[in-house]
Amino acid sequence: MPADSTLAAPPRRWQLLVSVRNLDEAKTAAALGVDIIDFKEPRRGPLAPVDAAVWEAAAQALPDASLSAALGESDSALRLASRVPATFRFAKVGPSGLRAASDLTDLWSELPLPASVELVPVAYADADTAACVEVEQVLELVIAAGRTRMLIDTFSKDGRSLFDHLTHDHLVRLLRRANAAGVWVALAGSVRLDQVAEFAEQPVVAGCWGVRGDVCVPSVDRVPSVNPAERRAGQLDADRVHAWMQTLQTHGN
Ligand SMILES: O=C[C@H](O)COP(=O)(O)O
Repeated sequence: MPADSTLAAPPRRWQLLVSVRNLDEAKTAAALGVDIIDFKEPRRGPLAPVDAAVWEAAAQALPDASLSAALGESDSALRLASRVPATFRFAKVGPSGLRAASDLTDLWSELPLPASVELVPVAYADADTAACVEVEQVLELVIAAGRTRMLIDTFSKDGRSLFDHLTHDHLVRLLRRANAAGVWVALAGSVRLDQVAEFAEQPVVAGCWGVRGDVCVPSVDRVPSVNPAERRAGQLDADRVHAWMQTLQTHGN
């Protein structure tokens, strides 16, 4: 249970979560003022964890940053949760393979996270592919459990984005329900900056946007790709992060 529910109060602007693979990328994100720096290894899956040694190094090097750890799905999350440094603010866990609501809520309550680290349950917009509970139901379970945060992502990183799985109307309904219940929702899933700007016209507030692919450049062929799902295994690009921050400042008020 979150110790401080005031943390979930609606922010004045949309926050930005950037997923990073290593300490160098984390330092770049911190220097740019990214709100939440999330460690994950995009080459191993949608929410795959980095080595615990990277968490430790980040906790030492970036004591003032809001740090987050992707724990993967149920198996890896149960194995790794106790190793998340107590100074991390968040840990994300995926629901894949869990079709029963009780299996998902059991997972959340069984994770041996340090008491100071807030769990951010993940819902997959492509729940069928992930063989798991649908987004609406995850939100209702979050509310019923008295939790105050969740992240909506995509399980498949195949070129399709969040918006290929959920319409604007669908997302607006979800966010209204979340806002009314005091739940902070982060939206992610191969999202591009132009899609964020377009969604910003909707009369609803998301707590945060989460991104990896669209703030990266390919590390091998150096040929720019418009597909964030292909770029997510590349390197973090400071100019792309800066562009996201500027857009969120413009649209998030
Ligand atoms: O938590 C958010 C994810 O890291 C987003 O990653 P993505 O933009 O590559 O789908």
